Amino acid sequence: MHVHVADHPLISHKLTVLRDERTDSPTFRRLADELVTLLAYEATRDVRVDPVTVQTPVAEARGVRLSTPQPLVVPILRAGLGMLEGMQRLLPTAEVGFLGMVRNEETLEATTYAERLPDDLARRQCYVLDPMLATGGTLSAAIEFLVQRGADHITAVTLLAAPEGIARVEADLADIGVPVTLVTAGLDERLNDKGYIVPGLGDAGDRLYGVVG
Ligand SMILES: O=P(O)(O)OC[C@H]1O[C@H](OP(=O)(O)OP(=O)(O)O)[C@H](O)[C@@H]1O
Ligand SMILES: O=c1cc[nH]c(=O)[nH]1
Ligand SMILES: [Mg+2]
Repeated sequence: MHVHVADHPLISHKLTVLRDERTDSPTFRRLADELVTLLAYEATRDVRVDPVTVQTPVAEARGVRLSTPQPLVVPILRAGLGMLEGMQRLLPTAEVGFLGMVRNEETLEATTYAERLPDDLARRQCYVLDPMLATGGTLSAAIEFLVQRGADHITAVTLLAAPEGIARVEADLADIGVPVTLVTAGLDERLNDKGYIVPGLGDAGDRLYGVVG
């Protein structure tokens, strides 16, 4: 997996405010949205385009346009939903599919509780959105699912990642056979004994949408 850690003072600034436990939910949602738009610029560096020619008022100009089929953006519910609008701002014509996944906080195993994706993802570039890559169980399972459906190019966009999670995804996907890139705003130190990213930002879903039982 190719890992790109964003290195930009605006991203670092916004990430620092996001981490702060005093940051309230509306501000957290706005910052997550802004961060994703900044990350989307890097994440779409490999987006597929076709050559086209347009007529300007002066002459013909050669350019490009997004290839068909359009990329598929896949937010992983719940927390990934907080990244969707930020991504759509740069990729407004992308289709959107949904994966609902939750991590058991005792076993740290991820399960899928909802799926709304095209049946056939052949030749599709997929952008997976999830703010947190912790143990990596969720992201691994999501990518395996998309590749089984035919996706041939995967970019995961996260706000934070832990080294243990990156290592797990790399091991799980060693034979996946499609290019996988991770673009993240921050690479943190480690996981704690509850599987939370340290220093992290806490529970991203709860900070975006509130605590559910
Ligand atoms: O790398 P992992 O160890 O699998 O953990 C990361 C996952 O945990 C969080 O989701 P959570 O299960 O809390 O669901 P939520 O988005 O509904 O809050 C987060 O948004 C990731 O999906
Ligand atoms: O630190 C973490 C780990 C998993 N999920 C979160 O929301 N935060
Ligand atoms: Mg959560």
